[in-house]
Amino acid sequence: MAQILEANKVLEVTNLHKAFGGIKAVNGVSFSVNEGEILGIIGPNGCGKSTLFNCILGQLEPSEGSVKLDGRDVTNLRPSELNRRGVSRTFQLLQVFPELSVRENLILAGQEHEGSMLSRFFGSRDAGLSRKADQMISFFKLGHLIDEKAGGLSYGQQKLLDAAMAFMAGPRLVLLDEPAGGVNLTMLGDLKERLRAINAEQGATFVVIEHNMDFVMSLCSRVIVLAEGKVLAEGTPAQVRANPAVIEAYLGH
Ligand SMILES: Nc1ncnc2c1ncn2[C@@H]1O[C@H](COP(=O)(O)OP(=O)(O)OP(=O)(O)O)[C@@H](O)[C@H]1O
Repeated sequence: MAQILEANKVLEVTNLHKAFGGIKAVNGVSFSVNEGEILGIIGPNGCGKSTLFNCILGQLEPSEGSVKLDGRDVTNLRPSELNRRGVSRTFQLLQVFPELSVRENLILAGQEHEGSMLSRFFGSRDAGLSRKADQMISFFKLGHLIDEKAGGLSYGQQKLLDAAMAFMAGPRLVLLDEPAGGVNLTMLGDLKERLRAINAEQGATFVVIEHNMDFVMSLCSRVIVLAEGKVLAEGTPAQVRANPAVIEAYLGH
């Protein structure tokens, strides 16, 4: 008899709420993300995407609801603690240090992920971070830029570096906040291809907030649409594109 195995849920968000005064930025959002999945979260400006991310990542305290990682409650854990449990993120605004080289940025990101205050005060003992940085440089095809200062790179190259930095700790779950924002078409192709490859090769699970519809629809296997703090629709990119409520609330604009 065929057995139906339930997919392993890496992230489970249940009935999450967050209000700012009278504004219900996130208003009862529930969803889960399966291991190895690339989930997209889209929605019009102000629909609550960033607030949702920040509640999941311990940067904001939800007023109600829970967040589970691998079945364990992690609601309100600090970002550094989530980091230690294999959760990584990128930000809408670049987090690279312009005066440091590509390699130094990656090593520093590795130290941050390890939460090593000692390494900040006394310098890195390395702990394999150089080797890991070189692997990331090779994987993200940044070899020709290894010693360049990050501030001298094109915006798209800095976005690639930013993404590479999020993978320094070999995370289990990565939340990507508008990875395609401001990136030109050629670099977009590179970024998408690298994200797909790292998902396939390392089995990392992704949640992606993105405004670029083509990017999100071609990268993600499943998409959630938020509107006014609530889940309006959920499905494959094709299902979401064809959903009249989505067209009305978002795509039709
Ligand atoms: N710190 C805050 N204080 C007050 N209101 C806030 C705060 N952060 C967000 N909001 C409000 O909450 C709602 C959701 O904002 P949020 O930034 O989460 O939306 P978003 O979908 O990420 O928007 P965008 O696509 O423009 O980045 C908006 O009405 C916003 O003005």
